[in-house]
Amino acid sequence: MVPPAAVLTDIEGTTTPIAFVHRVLFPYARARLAAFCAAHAEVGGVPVPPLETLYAQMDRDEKDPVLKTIQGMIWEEGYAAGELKAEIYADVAPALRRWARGGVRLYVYSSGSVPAQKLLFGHSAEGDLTPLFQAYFDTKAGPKREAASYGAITRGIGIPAGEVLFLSDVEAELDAARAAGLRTCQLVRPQDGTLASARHPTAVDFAGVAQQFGLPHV
Ligand SMILES: CSCCC(=O)C(=O)COP(=O)(O)O
Ligand SMILES: [Mg+2]
Repeated sequence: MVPPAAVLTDIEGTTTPIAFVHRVLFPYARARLAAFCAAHAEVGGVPVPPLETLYAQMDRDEKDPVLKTIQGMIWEEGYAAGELKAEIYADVAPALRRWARGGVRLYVYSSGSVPAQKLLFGHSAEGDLTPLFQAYFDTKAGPKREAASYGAITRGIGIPAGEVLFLSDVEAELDAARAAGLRTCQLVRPQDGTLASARHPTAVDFAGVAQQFGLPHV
């Protein structure tokens, strides 16, 4: 099997425990949301929605771009103050380093804003992982469950879709990526209680991904 030239990875449930996002990051932002709204009338030129709207979006885990921008700005203060430290699964950094050394190009695609993605990978217990990635994509590329988003990303990075391996825990995202011609692998992390897809190859960690797809591994 020809190994993929590039890996595009999701964050929550793939590189990072779902519990860290839902029990640490989201509550951290929620607790500081009222103060943020009192201090900011707009973010990036867009008016900040009413507080109740933002709370309701958080309750529904809506991937709204303004909400994601606000969360990222609040987390930035948390990382800077040393109150937040990003949790990344132990198998992820060694695999990413090996893949990057082997010439595999690495990309991130998450609903979290690009600045929030860079903060997360920049503040891991394994150190700053951001130099490993060539580029980051958020919902500005489109929703993660739509094939067109993956087409936009592969055109943007200039690598044929069939040479890009997309990693995610969410079957609907993998379906969309495959519809756009990408190769797919589902991360079925026991800690996250992910249900295995019958439609996609699965792996319990990044070492398993490497073995299945011929990526550099020990
Ligand atoms: C950048 S870390 C926070 C992730 C986040 O806000 C989120 O909604 C999770 O999205 P993902 O696409 O990584 O599942
Ligand atoms: Mg995910």
